[in-house]
Amino acid sequence: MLFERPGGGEKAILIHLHTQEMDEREDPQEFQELAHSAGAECVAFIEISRYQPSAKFLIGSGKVEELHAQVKALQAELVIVNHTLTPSQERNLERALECRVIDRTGLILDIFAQRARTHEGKLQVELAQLDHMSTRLVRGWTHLERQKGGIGLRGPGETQLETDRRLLRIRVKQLKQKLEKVRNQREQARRGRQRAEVPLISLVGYTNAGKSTLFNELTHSLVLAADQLFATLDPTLRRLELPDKGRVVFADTVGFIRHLPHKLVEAFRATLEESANADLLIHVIDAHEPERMLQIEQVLKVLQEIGADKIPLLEVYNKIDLMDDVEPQIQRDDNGKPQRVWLSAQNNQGLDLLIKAIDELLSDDIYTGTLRLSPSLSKLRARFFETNSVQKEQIDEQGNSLLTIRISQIDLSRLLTKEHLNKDTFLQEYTI
Ligand SMILES: Nc1nc2c(ncn2[C@@H]2O[C@H](COP(=O)(O)OP(=O)(O)OP(=O)(O)O)[C@@H](O)[C@H]2O)c(=O)[nH]1
Repeated sequence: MLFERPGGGEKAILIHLHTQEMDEREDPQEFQELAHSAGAECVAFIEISRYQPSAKFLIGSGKVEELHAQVKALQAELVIVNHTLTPSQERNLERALECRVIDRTGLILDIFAQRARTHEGKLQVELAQLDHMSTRLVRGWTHLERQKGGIGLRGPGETQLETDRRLLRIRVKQLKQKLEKVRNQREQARRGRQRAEVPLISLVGYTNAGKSTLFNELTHSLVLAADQLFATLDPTLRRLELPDKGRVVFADTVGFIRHLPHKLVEAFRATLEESANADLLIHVIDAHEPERMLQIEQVLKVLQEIGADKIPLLEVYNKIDLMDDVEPQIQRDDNGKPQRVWLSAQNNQGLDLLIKAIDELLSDDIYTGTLRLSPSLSKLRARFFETNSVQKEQIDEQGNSLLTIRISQIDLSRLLTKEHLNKDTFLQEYTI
């Protein structure tokens, strides 16, 4: 889909540095895609090799002079550096090059600012932008350029308050309060969903794997699916009826990316926490991508960090239309459980198989049984009632509650802590 370039395509020179010291963390190819995604018109891509980064400019002063000449010759408005710059490196470069300079964090924040769709996402981005800006306030260009807008200057943070640290602190406080409120509302909505026993299925995956495309196809919703990184920043929820399981909620989440600047991990985390509450994760993988193993690893690492690694997971190998001799199919594990579905979201091939696999996994996942809870476990008893999973209750002569429950395995494991399981005198389990 053609996407209107924000900012009218500022002329940008991209700098990627190779050094002996820094490991080759950032990928030059991905960097160009990110810059393109932000709306930059790349007039030069320069790779510089250096033994170690310079404290003053990151790159050597000789290179800075060459770069200055190029900025003039190409009439570049912006230089984007594919690394994290200290505030003083950024300032020194701006003075020497006589144009704006932003680093990788600034670039990614700009993309986030353009893509945030929900209220919460916008608040998160603004907070991260203000944080990034707070160390970079003393700048000649700030005031003037901000009125024009441009990469690194857009988004909710572009009011006049950047010149005043005191106002900045007040704004940060306000934003944190607003975020808290929005999070509470979301938490309530989540509880409501749990009470109504609607399973949540969360699509996760590396950026550009095709989550939004799959989400659109699955839900016929109008979620943006564009050939750009981060087409989604906020989890977006849609309802869908599955043939067997009935009503479920699908969540599309933000794409993961390698080496996300540290400051942004927090902003990301909140949007991803939704995934930690899912009953099933669909891990969308670009089957045609040579680096897919690295991408899978990265996604699994993030899932572990947000405590979502125990949730049942179904892999979707997407984009099989780009591969030879691969047919839509379900791959199963030794127990016959669906493990991986090969499909093409774009060509709508194999979606029926995915729906079948989801249906199977969700239906398989129900625990039915009777638990005996001693009176000291009244809190746990109340939680079962809250989640609407109690089918019958009897009280025995000792005052224990005999609860017949029907609940998903994942919710059951969430409710039962290690302590409950260890004290088997408090809890006995009878399978019906
Ligand atoms: N050939 C092919 N392209 C696909 C398929 N599914 C998605 N794409 C393309 O892949 C690109 C990325 O798709 P998105 O759905 O935006 O990916 P995403 O995972 O949501 O991306 P982020 O929002 O960055 O996380 C788009 O250009 C899609 O058209 C597919 O099955 N086959």
